[in-house]
Amino acid sequence: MTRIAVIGLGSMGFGMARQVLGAGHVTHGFDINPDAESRFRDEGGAEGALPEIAQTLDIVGLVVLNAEQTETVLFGPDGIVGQMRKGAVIVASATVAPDFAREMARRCDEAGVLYLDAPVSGGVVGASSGTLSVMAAGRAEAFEAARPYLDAVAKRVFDLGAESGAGSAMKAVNQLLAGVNLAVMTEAITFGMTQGVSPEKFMEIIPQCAGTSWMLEDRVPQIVNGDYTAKSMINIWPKDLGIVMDIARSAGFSAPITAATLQQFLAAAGIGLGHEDDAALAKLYARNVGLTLPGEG
Ligand SMILES: NC(=O)C1=CN([C@@H]2O[C@H](COP(=O)(O)OP(=O)(O)OC[C@H]3O[C@@H](n4cnc5c(N)ncnc54)[C@H](O)[C@@H]3O)[C@@H](O)[C@H]2O)C=CC1
Ligand SMILES: O=C(O)C(=O)[C@@H](O)CO
Repeated sequence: MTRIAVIGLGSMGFGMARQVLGAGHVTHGFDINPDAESRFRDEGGAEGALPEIAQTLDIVGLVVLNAEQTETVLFGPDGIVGQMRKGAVIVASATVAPDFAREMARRCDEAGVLYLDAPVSGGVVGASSGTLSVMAAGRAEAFEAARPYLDAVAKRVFDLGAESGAGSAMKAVNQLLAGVNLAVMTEAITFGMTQGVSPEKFMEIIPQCAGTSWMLEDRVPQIVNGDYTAKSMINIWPKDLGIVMDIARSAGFSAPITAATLQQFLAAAGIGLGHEDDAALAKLYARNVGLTLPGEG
């Protein structure tokens, strides 16, 4: 039986951990938020504190928010890498810069622990149904060791080669598209309101037309229902589009549409929307022109 820990039981990690548990593996769930940990144990998650069980683990799935949290979990004062057995694998799924992924892989390698650079796409719906797309890169042994976990969380695993960083580069390409599509959806839905097109009509008609996108269809219901409980926070986007802009700059690549999108997310975070669902970007547009969105006022 494979012994797996999922670290980071937030919007994505909780659903992924449930899928791993549902696939029949001994599954531990860890988070700095004790409520998330006890919720997972209530669902059948295995008992045991991390330092005591680290040596028993075959796979650690890492679904924290960013590079800083990833590094803390792996190499911080209680870093897990130093406690794992040789040949066990880290599957690192936070969206991070390619250089950072390469560096984590190198340090894991030095410690004799395998590392898979494995960012994910498919949103909370994909995480909670085991249908994520994983953009993975790492040594063949890392893919092989990670297989039971990948089978549980993903519908598709794309093998981007032996060198970590290639998965994160692919994810940056996806985030450019996802961020721009999301922002332009909020621009279009609020523009429509100024022309007498209700959010309900937008949701009914645009998904059947050429202007649709996965992000549009996934996020429009939040606006129509006026429910901005975070499944993917506004605050994720300055991070992700910041990664895109940083690596574009170092490639001498001009990305004007991404740059404008990043400014919109920064402005939304600046007016206090950072912890709301990213569909709340519509509120920025609405406030600028005095529109009332569903569920407001
Ligand atoms: N939310 C989404 O739709 C998607 C998110 N992503 C990416 O996946 C990653 C996770 O995203 P979310 O789940 O939305 O973020 P989140 O903020 O909801 O979850 C992160 C979790 O990690 C926990 N955490 C932080 N530091 C920790 C530590 N030292 N030890 C244990 N737990 C710790 C937090 O308490 C939190 O529960 C991010 O990199 C994000 O960019 C990728 C695809 C979709
Ligand atoms: O699923 C993805 O890909 C995403 O990054 C979004 O859902 C935003 O976090």
